[in-house]
Amino acid sequence: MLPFKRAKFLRQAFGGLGLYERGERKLRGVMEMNGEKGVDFEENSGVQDQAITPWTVSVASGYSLMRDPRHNKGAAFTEKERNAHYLTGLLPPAVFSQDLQEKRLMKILREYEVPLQRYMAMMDLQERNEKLFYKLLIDNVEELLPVVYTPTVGEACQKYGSIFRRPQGLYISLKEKGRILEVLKNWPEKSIQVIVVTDGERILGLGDLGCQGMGIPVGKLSLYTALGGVRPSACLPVTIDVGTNNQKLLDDEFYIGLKQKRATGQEYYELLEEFMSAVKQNYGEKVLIQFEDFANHNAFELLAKYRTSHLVFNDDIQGTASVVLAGLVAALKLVGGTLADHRFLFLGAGEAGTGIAELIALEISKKTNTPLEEARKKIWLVDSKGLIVSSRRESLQHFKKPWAHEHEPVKELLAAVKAIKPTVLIGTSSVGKAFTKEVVEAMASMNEKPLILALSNPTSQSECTAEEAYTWSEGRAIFASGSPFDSVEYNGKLFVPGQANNAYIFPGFGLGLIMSGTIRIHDDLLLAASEALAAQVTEENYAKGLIYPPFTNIRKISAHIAATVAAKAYELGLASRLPRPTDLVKFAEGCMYTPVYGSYR
Ligand SMILES: NC(=O)C1=CN([C@@H]2O[C@H](COP(=O)(O)OP(=O)(O)OC[C@H]3O[C@@H](n4cnc5c(N)ncnc54)[C@H](OP(=O)(O)O)[C@@H]3O)[C@@H](O)[C@H]2O)C=CC1
Ligand SMILES: CC(=O)C(=O)O
Ligand SMILES: [Mg+2]
Repeated sequence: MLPFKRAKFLRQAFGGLGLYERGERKLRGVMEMNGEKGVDFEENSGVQDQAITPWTVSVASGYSLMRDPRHNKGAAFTEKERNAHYLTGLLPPAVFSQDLQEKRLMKILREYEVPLQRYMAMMDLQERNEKLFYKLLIDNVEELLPVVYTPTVGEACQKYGSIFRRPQGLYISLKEKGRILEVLKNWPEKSIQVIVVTDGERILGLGDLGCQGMGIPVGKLSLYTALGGVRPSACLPVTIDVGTNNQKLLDDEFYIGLKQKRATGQEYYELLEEFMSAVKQNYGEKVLIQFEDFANHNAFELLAKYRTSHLVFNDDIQGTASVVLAGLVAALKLVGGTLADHRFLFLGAGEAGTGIAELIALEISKKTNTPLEEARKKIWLVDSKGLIVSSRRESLQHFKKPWAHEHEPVKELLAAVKAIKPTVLIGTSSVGKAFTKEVVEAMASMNEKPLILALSNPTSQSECTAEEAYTWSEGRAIFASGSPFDSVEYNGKLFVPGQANNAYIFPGFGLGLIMSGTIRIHDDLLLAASEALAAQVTEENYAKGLIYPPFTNIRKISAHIAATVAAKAYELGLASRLPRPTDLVKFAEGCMYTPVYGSYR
């Protein structure tokens, strides 16, 4: 790398432009500097929050340029670029367009029969040629989402120690206590806008995977970029390693994390506190911290503790709630009535279950002008000990207490379905196959169109499959699941299941927060995101029984979610980026990163 200063040029190019203007103008392309040749180290687009510091800009050429994933174009370097940047001879003679590179890679990916091989090929690509990775992901989102995200990312985390190649993300372990700020400074990017952090204790529905949970922040952040248009260099995946209670991992010689039981209590909270303070100190007030896949005994407490001091968001509690509420609101078109006319039963009363329940209750309460406590009475939850009822109140975890309604104890889900007579059944239990034939049949016997959401991930943990839901309900169920299922043919009719996954929400939600400079998250922002997502379901989608729009349109959907969330943030006085752009959808679209190669002169 040859560092050199470009202060004069950059001042000419950017001088005097406010941040807001810069977002709208969408800077991209090549920079030519007084006859010097150099690669544009400014990523093309994405929301930028901080001023560019010209004297840190450096230029790579030749071999190191090809080894730099952010700027490598591989076979797409033109003859001129190869000559100008000392690449001649380092590449085979053929010059490929980005489209041809994409075609070639998709062909190779499709030849792999094992999903994990596709995952590894995608991770290799991300490490080799970032723009091509995002182009593949954006152009083939329905096909590749299950590869870089659920279900395959679950298997990848389980086997992370064995498939581990180049490390991704930042690892902060108990060993770094007292010097987390120093560790953050080791990360090469300085202008971070989103951090997804896990401690690996509840990875999807697969339990404690310790340090190997890193696959989740990495995967979620690739969706922030591909689906929400947040530039890759602004994304920081973090895994906090406080040990693991997974004996299999502790006994595994290839385990990549600390080989000790999980730290708890004060030791745990002190490390998290140091991390949260260091993040704020290093990246400022407006960096978005997304908690992901923490176990519920920490998740609720961390959210409550930091929601007033940091821009924090728990995806499993809040993002999931927002996506499910959107699906329910959309489903009303198919099943009729208002939300308040329905009765909801959950299997699973943890982060996802109680998070969704609370947002549904809030929406009902707002729409019907009834107290929240009244609205909650329409919602029932079953945990591993049975229906949550008032006689269990004393022994319940705090997040379950609001759901302890008057009812006699009920042990089993089937009995609960028969007793509560729900119109909507939601699975957030991580227990695969928990929606048995009897349960689905009971739902179908009570409802013309039973609404069944099997949200647990990955596919192995789904409460039922799409095929089971449609067959056992004789084709009457409206079904969506956390991990994707193929379409099902039943009685000569094709049923297309939807995917109820927080991936619909967090990328657009995050973009909305970043582009408006929102400083704190309010529940109304989650409701706004739900509303925006529900509004994106078209008549054509409804005709297929879908309650979510297809992921193919996700960037457009994310721009709408971002705009609606930002509008609400401005309305609530939570947005700090002024003046407010007039057309927020256009502004959101203009802020989005696109993986187009720049031309290097
Ligand atoms: N589709 C999506 O977008 C999302 C899906 N999820 C999925 O939801 C699942 C749950 O996540 P989360 O809520 O965070 O996990 P939690 O651990 O917080 O909650 C799990 C809940 O399931 C209950 N449960 C466990 N076993 C049984 C059983 N045999 N019968 C009845 N209830 C049982 C637990 O009961 P108890 O409290 O008694 O232990 C607990 O209430 C995961 O699989 C996750 O992947 C999560 C977030 C988003
Ligand atoms: C989707 C997700 O966040 C989960 O399953 O945990
Ligand atoms: Mg999660």
